[in-house]
Amino acid sequence: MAITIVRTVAALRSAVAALRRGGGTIGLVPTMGALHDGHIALVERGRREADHVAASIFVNPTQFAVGEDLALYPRTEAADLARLEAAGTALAFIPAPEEMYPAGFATTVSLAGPAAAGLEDRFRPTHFAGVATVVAKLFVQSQADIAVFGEKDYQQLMVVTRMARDLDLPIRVVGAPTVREADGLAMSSRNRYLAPDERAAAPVLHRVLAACARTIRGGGHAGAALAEGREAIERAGFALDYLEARQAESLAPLADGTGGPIRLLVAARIGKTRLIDNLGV
Ligand SMILES: Nc1ncnc2c1ncn2[C@@H]1O[C@H](COP(=O)(O)OP(=O)(O)OP(=O)(O)O)[C@@H](O)[C@H]1O
Ligand SMILES: CC(C)(CO)[C@@H](O)C(=O)[O-]
Ligand code: BAL
Repeated sequence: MAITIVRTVAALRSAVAALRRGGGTIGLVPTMGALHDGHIALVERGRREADHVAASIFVNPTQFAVGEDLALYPRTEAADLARLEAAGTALAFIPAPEEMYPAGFATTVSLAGPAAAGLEDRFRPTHFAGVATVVAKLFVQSQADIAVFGEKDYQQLMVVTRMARDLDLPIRVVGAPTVREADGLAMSSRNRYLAPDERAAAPVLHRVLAACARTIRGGGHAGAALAEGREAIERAGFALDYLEARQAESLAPLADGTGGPIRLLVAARIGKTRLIDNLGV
């Protein structure tokens, strides 16, 4: 079926109501566009979890700090719509910034807890308030039953899950596994910024995560594995923001916790590009 494109909250609401009249549940896939196979995997997951999928494309200005890549962020609407339609997306919501943030807009949703875990928030201190605010709006606007987010942005997934629970939003947040290139690099819209030599260096992030996970799983010393991993990432030409092992659900440092599953998280910069990745142990 042809995809329906809506650009206002009112049009989104009536399109969702029409889908519901036909019966069935709605799955939301929030994106910033420049879609790749990782996003399409979220749509496919949404189709398995709900009867209809609505995807949003919105490069949300409030989650970018001054000096970040808001203006540069790739915008590829026609290609995105073709991919969404081919994947069976029922509805694309593509609001203008003024639709999401009309004059006088004054409310922010911000979190303590995972948002204050000392990972992304340390390097992008205003980022998660922008994400939580826009995602809360998208949840309320779409009235979806479920929403699918990628594990690639693992701290974001934890923040959004917490936010929905804390605000009693009637939506189930689903996390989907990271889709990777053949050499292990996590797919990301920002990979297109990489120069050829940077692209060749980039799989080191996943290689290091996998090596650290193997060591920790085998009972080896996490601190030593991470120290070695940090050196390997820097030797490959990256400036490291962090490589950390955290408790998978709370994102608390391991020393403060009671054990349980571990998640390894990394963020590093090469040239003009900042990449993030993570892996469960
Ligand atoms: N490789 C991937 N595998 C699975 N999900 C992904 C992947 N990349 C992004 N996503 C998910 O897609 C959703 C939209 O993300 P976004 O549009 O920011 O894409 P992105 O490629 O991560 O872009 P960016 O480079 O800005 O991080 C998020 O839930 C994100 O976690
Ligand atoms: C969830 C999101 C669409 C909110 O703007 C964004 O942070 C993203 O693309 O991951
Ligand atoms: N994928 C998270 C969106 C951002 O980096 O702003």
